[in-house]
Amino acid sequence: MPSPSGGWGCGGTWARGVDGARLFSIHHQAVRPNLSTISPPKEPPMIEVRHLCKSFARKPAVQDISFSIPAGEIVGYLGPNGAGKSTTIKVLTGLLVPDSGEVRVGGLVPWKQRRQHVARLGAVFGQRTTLWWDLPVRESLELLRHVYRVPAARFAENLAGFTELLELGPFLNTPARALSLGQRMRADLAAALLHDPELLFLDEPTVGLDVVAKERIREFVKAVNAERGVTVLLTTHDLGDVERLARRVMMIDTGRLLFDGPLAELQARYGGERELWVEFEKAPAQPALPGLTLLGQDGPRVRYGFSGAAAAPIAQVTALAPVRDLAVKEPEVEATIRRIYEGNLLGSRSVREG
Ligand SMILES: Nc1ncnc2c1ncn2[C@@H]1O[C@H](COP(=O)(O)OP(=O)(O)OP(=O)(O)O)[C@@H](O)[C@H]1O
Repeated sequence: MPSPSGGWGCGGTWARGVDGARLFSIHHQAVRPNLSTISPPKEPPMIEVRHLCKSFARKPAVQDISFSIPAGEIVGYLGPNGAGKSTTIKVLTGLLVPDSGEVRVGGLVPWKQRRQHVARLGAVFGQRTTLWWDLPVRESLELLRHVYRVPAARFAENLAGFTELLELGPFLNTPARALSLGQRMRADLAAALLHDPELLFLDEPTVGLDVVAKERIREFVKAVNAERGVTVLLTTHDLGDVERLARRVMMIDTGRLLFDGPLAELQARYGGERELWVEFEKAPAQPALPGLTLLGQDGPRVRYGFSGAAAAPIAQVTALAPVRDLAVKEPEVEATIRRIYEGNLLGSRSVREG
């Protein structure tokens, strides 16, 4: 039964769910379709979670979480250490049984229809490998082909495609234990996708990699999503991953979903000011300008903070003194997330965007 706020609860305590109000209204919609305007049935979401609760030794790890992810989306799942991300993923993969709530992934209940479910998902955990340590990568992939019963022709096709995209060729005959972290991650990605899963869980897929290796992994994930329509749930502390891959983010803390919406919205709301970096021909004696925050000055170089469009601040600085160069710097996602965590900006309110 819903609480007055539209939420449900965990273990008998009422809590406000992020989707509570929406679910409540869905339950009470009039069921008399107008046949002249009826549209074809919508595809069911790839992931549907309602009022998920899970505790360990009575300590809640996930509290009344609800969200829905359509097929083909890439969603970043963020939160500080111990927030409840892994617990959610473990429920979604069928490794954990929740205390209460409803979960459907591709129409299946993960922990009840585990065999069918596992056949349709892939997972890469940055800290672990699915490859056999002492076997050459190619043999690990062959073994996985048998585990997942991938037809030989499809396996050959996928292996050729991934070898090209991920440049696996130079180390296909190398045992996993002798691979660099970046090579291992690429091999693990291939392993996770050989059986054509519809859904991919990525947990810290670029942890410990250099910028070039990170970029290669991100490009690959983008391609797999765009070309194969694979839905991706990405857990990461690397906000570069999120910026490059996900337009939508869900943010969780102390087991509660605090934000679910476009990354751009999170930035606009909590990202702080944009910056205008100006290099004047000569150091201005009075650099302060109305409506702009003077962030710092180093001789002719002055940094201003501003909100909204850049045109007016640019006009202001160019009217102040001759300008040699200028640049607009957007607030970094990294800084935004830090502000949110440190300042507890989302509080315990649940926020749901578009
Ligand atoms: N098997 C377990 N037994 C007891 N407590 C657990 C267990 N798994 C998780 N927890 C607790 O549940 C809470 C959520 O943990 P979870 O691992 O889901 O967080 P997380 O967001 O994935 O963190 P991290 O970013 O550090 O991986 C934490 O307080 C954690 O200590």
